[in-house]
Amino acid sequence: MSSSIKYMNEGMKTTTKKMVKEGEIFASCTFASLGLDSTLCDQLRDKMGFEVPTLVQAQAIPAILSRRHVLVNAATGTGKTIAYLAPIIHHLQKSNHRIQRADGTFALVLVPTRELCMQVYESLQKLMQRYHWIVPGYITGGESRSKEKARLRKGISILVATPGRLLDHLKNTSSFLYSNLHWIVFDEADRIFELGCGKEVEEILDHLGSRKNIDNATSSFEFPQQNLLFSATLNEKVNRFAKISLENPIMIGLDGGNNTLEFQPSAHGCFSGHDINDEGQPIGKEKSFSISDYKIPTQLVQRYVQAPCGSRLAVLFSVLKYLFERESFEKILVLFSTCDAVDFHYSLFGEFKFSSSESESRPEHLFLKCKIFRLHGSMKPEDRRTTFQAFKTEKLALLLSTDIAARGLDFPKVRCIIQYDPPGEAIEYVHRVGRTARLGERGDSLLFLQPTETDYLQDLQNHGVSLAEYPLVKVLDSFPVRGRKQFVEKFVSLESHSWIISLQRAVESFIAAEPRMMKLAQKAFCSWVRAYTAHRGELKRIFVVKKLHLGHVAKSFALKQQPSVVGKSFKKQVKKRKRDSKQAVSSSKKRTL
Ligand SMILES: Nc1ncnc2c1ncn2[C@@H]1O[C@H](COP(=O)(O)OP(=O)(O)OP(=O)(O)O)[C@@H](O)[C@H]1O
Repeated sequence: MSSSIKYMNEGMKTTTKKMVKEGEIFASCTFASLGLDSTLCDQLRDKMGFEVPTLVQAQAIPAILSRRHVLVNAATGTGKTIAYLAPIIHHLQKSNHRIQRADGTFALVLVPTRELCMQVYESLQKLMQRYHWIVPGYITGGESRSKEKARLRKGISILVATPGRLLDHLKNTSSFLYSNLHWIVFDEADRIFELGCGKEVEEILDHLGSRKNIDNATSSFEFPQQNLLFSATLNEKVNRFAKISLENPIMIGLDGGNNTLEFQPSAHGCFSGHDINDEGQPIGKEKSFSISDYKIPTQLVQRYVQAPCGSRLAVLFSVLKYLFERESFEKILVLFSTCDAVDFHYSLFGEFKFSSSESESRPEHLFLKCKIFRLHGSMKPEDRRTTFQAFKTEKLALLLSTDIAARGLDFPKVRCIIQYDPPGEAIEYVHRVGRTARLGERGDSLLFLQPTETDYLQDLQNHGVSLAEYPLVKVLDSFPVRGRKQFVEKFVSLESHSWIISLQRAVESFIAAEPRMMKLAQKAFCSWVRAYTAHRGELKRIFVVKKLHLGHVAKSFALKQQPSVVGKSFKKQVKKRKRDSKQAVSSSKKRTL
């Protein structure tokens, strides 16, 4: 590693909770030494509390200031947002012709979710307080179109947007002026290029005319438009986009398979990155960049727990109680595969009372005593916004969420991420666990797997990610059970552990006595089974629908019996799958004959 990046070890604000060597996160240079305007540096220090740049900022800021296309691949929570916002603001504030609202939009930041949109917008607001003539704005689809139209008509200099609503305005809002557009940032680039978003992005780019070789002659700036791609994970779609849309780009954090960056000195002394040629290949380096190894914060403690389907719920309950009460974790995020599962667990955790002690025949206290929040895509935008803000500021809280919270969101002090349902794609694992252990802080992650799903660990291992087993028995043994002496039980199996049995019985009785809860549980059960059948590609081999025992799945929603309606639709799906795979085999045989 070159000496151009020296690691920060003094004069920097540290907390005792920082778990990494400081040099792994912060660079030794200052924001000013990267070439940023001094007022902007003051804002970074005074409004955001940032004394020195992170490593990725020290690499990306000069690269963006140098007016080249840039692709950045850096671990979650390393400060990528400021890495692109700061140089854009720098350019805009020092433009010869002082920009005005009537000039329309100069920079566009595309993000995959509303929450991330608001988060980036908030950072922008803080950074731009001293530049009143540069106007930040957002469009996310959470508000009425007419309000968004009005804001666009007045002019937004830096616009943060989700792809769907942006496309809508590009098609339908004639007053939206973007002929001066100079920067397009793709935050969480791989997510943006996926599935539906990918199609929308293509259309957006067609509207903006931003592909390579498009003439930028009308722009107020004398240098060509810059495309900036950022993510903690990359995929083939980003690779392809990079090839067609990034001219002579600088790539940061792409290292051909091992996770060591090569640093190259620059005029500012803190710059590094690989140049790549038109085929998307690093010049003089590896033939193509590797997207196989995941970048995970080094201080993150990653573990898995093996829980049989029928005991999953009791295990989750127990682990949460243990982490909050015995380990004094302050904030925990639990991720589920469906909105219905979030709703069910939210109601259950918020209402379930239980006591295992002899003295309390009728439990008076909630089993989980922390504040509980939920977040998913079927909630009203207003409720999503309130939850997002509330969980940010709360000290002791549990957030139950779908993958909507998995990408980009920066909740301070989240100590543990529990993936109760494994992620759809292994790549999403990286983003999910990345909601903790941010910027060098401590963090734990716990992945729930059923005994039939443990091949998933190998899948992660193939990307350089290893998980240790969570000491579950120790946790379970720490709870008192009526008629059992503490700590003396000989462990046979999880299902026959007396604490699990008594807790499971209590939850099942609670659900059976509450028709409203029963409905939620049944709904959640149905959605969960549907989501399980929807695993794609390689994951179908690991999450095998046929291996599911529906009676045990029902128990995981505290249902004593499996809802019959699902049985039918589920069986239909299994039959259809069998039919489809038979057809696929016979047609492939035909082709080879
Ligand atoms: N130079 C800095 N000094 C101190 N804190 C910083 C600095 N830069 C960013 N941060 C803080 O670090 C946290 C993580 O930043 P950010 O959300 O930009 O990370 P990220 O790399 O985009 O993460 P993800 O990949 O999850 O989206 C935020 O709370 C941000 O305010």
